[in-house]
Amino acid sequence: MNALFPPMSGERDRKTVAPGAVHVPNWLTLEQQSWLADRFREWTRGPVPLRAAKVRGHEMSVRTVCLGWHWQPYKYTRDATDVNGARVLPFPDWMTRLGRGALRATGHAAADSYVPDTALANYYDEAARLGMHQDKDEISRAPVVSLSIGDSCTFRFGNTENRGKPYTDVCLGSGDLFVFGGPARLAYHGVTRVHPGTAPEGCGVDSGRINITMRTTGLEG
Ligand SMILES: O=C(O)CCC(=O)C(=O)O
Ligand SMILES: [Fe+2]
Repeated sequence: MNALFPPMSGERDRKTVAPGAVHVPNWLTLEQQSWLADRFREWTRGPVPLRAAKVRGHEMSVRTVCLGWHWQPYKYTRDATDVNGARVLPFPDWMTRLGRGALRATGHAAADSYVPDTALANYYDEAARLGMHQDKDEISRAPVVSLSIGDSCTFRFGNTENRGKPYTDVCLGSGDLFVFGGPARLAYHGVTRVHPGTAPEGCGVDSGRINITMRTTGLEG
């Protein structure tokens, strides 16, 4: 790339990992990252605390706090009935705007009519992993928008058939955007490892990794 003509904002190197799945490195500025990290810490103060969801009796190593709708394995509820029964915080308007911007940046259609209504905010310490899974507890098949802050990780993005190959390993760094929709919406994906000590100065996270995914549940009420 010619150093005189770096990419202008909005056209930074974006990479299509699979049809419908796009990675945009450094989409968020450091200031935006640290602001989001502050919001994340606010959300963890309640009314529903950060918790490790239990899947078939086993606690996940990733800990999650939700907005809009509370995700528990296989369903969404308004109240965190598997934690303390409290209603989750509302889904903020600024996050809808952020989600629409993310769809525009990744060339997804109908960005301006995107209406995400839940966000899962995950925290990974250096030992946390997330097994290969599909995001399919939503009725809607609108795209999933994912934002990462803090330590980088190896994100494995696979196929829609099974947990195995073919898949692509992507390094998701602080500030990166990843969107999957359309033919990639039900692709299996997971986090195989977090890379300690890689969070950039000023991102608002000293150690570990925050990941925020927004989705449209398709639920009413
Ligand atoms: O942490 C990530 O990058 C992915 C999170 C994820 O797949 C999920 O929350 O369903
Ligand atoms: Fe997921």
